[in-house]
Amino acid sequence: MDDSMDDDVFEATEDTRLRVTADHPHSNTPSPTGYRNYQPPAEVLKLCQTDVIEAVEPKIHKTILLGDSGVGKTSLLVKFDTGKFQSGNFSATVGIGFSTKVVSVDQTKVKLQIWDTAGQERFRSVTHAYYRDAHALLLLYDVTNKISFDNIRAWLGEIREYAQDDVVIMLLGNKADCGTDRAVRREEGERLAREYNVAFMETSAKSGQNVDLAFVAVARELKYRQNGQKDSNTFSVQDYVRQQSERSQCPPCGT
Ligand SMILES: Nc1nc2c(ncn2[C@@H]2O[C@H](COP(=O)(O)OP(=O)(O)OP(=O)(O)O)[C@@H](O)[C@H]2O)c(=O)[nH]1
Repeated sequence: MDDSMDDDVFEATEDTRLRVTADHPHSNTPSPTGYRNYQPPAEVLKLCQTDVIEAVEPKIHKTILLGDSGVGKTSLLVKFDTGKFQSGNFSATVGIGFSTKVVSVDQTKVKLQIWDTAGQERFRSVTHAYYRDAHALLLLYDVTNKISFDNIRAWLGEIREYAQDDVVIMLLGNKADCGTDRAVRREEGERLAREYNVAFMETSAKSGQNVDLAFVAVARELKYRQNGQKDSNTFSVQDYVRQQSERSQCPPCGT
């Protein structure tokens, strides 16, 4: 896995400052300074309170990247996280790691905890354990690798077995930049997605095509679900993805 993710993988999930302020908001216990009724200056307290609000408020949405080894899961996440694409030697992910990103959706913050899994078969039993509490799954195949596309049905079978019924699923045909090496047509991806009633788009971690859109669309769907609008007609991730992809493909009218 890419080195740039190492810090995130071992990121502390609990803010110790938060624990201290929440347990003892105005306690009379001696402070480390030795003053019994010590109170931090008002501006410091204010800063801590802002910290508490920000740390508590956004719900964390667990999002997992899945798909065969080499389809570009790590590359997609690194591109989204850092804006960079590292070509060259492919080193397969070992185990699992995560990165946290906050996405703005209509002025609200949606916090995604994005897990990058190892695609290799030998790690499958490890990654299954993570499906259960996932809110969203980004399922990738490689448009230059027909086998990775054929395996999508098996992946969807595993998802049905191990994930929650209402998990948000997005199918991504990655490496869309590889024009001449393409082995899976866009229409095939669209057809499969329609069959399983999941959102679909083609992406490229190399060129950046649709990388932000994939995560933003998932964040949008999760936000609407969190607000209890799941069954209303206000938002459909499939329609949103279709509209946004069409907008990015069409040249401006009249040109
Ligand atoms: N041309 C092109 N190459 C890509 C793209 N995404 C990934 N690659 C390359 O494909 C190879 C595999 O990418 P990874 O991101 O490591 O694949 P992975 O799915 O994380 O693989 P595992 O960790 O084994 O599950 C690397 O050499 C990447 O540089 C893309 O969009 N376009």
